[in-house]
Amino acid sequence: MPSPDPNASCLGHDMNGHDTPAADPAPCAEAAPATPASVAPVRVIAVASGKGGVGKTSVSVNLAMSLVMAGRRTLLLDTDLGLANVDVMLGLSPRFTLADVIAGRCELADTIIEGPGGLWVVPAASGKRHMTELTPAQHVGLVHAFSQLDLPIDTMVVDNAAGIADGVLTFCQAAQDVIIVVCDEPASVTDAYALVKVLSRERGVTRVQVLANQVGSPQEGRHLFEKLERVSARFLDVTMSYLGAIPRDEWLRRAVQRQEAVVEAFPSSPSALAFRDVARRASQWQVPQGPRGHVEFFLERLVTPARSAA
Ligand SMILES: Nc1ncnc2c1ncn2[C@@H]1O[C@H](COP(=O)(O)OP(=O)(O)OP(=O)(O)O)[C@@H](O)[C@H]1O
Repeated sequence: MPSPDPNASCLGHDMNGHDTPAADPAPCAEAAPATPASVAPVRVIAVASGKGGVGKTSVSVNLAMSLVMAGRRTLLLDTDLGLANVDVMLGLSPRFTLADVIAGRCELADTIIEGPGGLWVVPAASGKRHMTELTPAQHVGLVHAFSQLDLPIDTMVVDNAAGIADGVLTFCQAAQDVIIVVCDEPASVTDAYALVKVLSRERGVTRVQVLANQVGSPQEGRHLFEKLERVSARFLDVTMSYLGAIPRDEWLRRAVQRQEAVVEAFPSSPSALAFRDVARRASQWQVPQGPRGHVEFFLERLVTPARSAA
């Protein structure tokens, strides 16, 4: 059973019941002024896992919401084109989805809905089998469609489908950073390794961040990372960094049932604190400086500064 008063930190108390200064809004809203999107490149973070059910969508939703709470103008893109669930997790009712864009029924901009706290969401389509069978060209087309979006965002979080299908690889390749979510199950570690292997060997991805989810202790998270890192260092040309761990948390399950992000519903729960820490670290990653020579989200915005400097 979760301990009582998970919202305490927003109300001036921390998880242990200690008073926190009322004037200090952290950790509910960290101050991080965003730069104008017209000149700043968009940071794109892809979240993937290999194995399904490890908590990828929970991570995407809560990372995106934490970034919004920290002042980032954030778009959450659901690319799980067969079993979408970002909208369900946030209690949203989309009128259009990516399926309508692909079918030519609407523009990409028409699918964008405003979620909690001003988070923008592009929903996918659930239960549409043909959506999982897009051609590689259609995946690349989707990536490029985002370059045309006139939306003042500085960060985009991409929730991927499970597995190592072409779409997952393309969306990860097109992002500047890839977060691999793992949990303490042999199949999760094996499938995460398989995903990193194809990303590295077939798509030229050279670095990934590893986030351990549903851990029983911080040591468990670190241990999981080391397992994955050891075998990757031997066989792959990829730099793996440890992003941290999200504890197994009953409050997160409750938030899922309420169709809310745990960082909003229960901001001082253990998982919410961990998500905000991950978002704080992700905000400090180096901003990409220019195109890297292959398909990527927001290529236009990335090349704009170079053009105007010429
Ligand atoms: N840290 C956590 N603590 C407790 N429960 C969690 C945690 N992370 C995820 N879960 C639970 O695990 C289940 C699966 O999570 P989620 O849907 O985010 O996984 P997924 O990897 O996106 O799954 P899929 O591959 O099916 O899309 C959810 O019911 C969620 O409540």
